[in-house]
Amino acid sequence: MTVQLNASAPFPARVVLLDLDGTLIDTAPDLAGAANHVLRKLGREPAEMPVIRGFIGNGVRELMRRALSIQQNPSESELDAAMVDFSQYYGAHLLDHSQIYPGVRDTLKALQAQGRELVCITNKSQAFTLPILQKIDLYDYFGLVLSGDSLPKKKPDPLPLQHAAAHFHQPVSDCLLVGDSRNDTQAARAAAMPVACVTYGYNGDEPVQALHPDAVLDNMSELLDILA
Ligand SMILES: O=C(O)COP(=O)(O)O
Ligand SMILES: [Mg+2]
Repeated sequence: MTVQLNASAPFPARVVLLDLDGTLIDTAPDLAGAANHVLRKLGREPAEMPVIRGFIGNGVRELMRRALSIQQNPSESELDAAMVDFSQYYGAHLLDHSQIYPGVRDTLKALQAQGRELVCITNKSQAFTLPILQKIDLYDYFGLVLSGDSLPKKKPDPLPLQHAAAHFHQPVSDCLLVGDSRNDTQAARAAAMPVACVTYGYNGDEPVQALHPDAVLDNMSELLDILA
């Protein structure tokens, strides 16, 4: 259990922003299930789980585009058609095999008890984000949920982070983003918001240490050790 700090802790973090896929919930198995459903329907070979996991982070449309591109780059109309099938299947199988990561629920509970505001900030579409958070019983912890299509721009743009800080009338320096990938650290740096990365999520083959976050967490519960 290591917590490596690149910046001065503890963080005030009146508002804690948490990424969803790869940070709160291991959603890769069901995202892969939906992408492979589409590939099979098109008569193609399904992709291996680690391959699909590497496609997560820029929204479900980019995931499907990358999965189709294994064989051939799809046209936008081919991708539109694939997304109809993807959305139908994924919407019916959101949590068949996805699991909340260890330490997440208890940590959210503790953060809430400390009076901090919690925001879920994801590039996932709202149509999937809200039912997932509700079904897994995490929705009520969040005072604000920002999905990939909630605002005109998504991560790595700083807009959702700035929006969340403004929503709770806090300076970005009194917020902390917890994420798992380059989109999270890039958005945080662009917003001048401190950022912690979990080591267990979806950052391709690159260790999150290479992203130079302000803290590195092996388990979400370690977050409690670095907050003022
Ligand atoms: O790519 C996605 O759909 C979502 O990814 P995120 O929750 O890690 O932002
Ligand atoms: Mg993520």
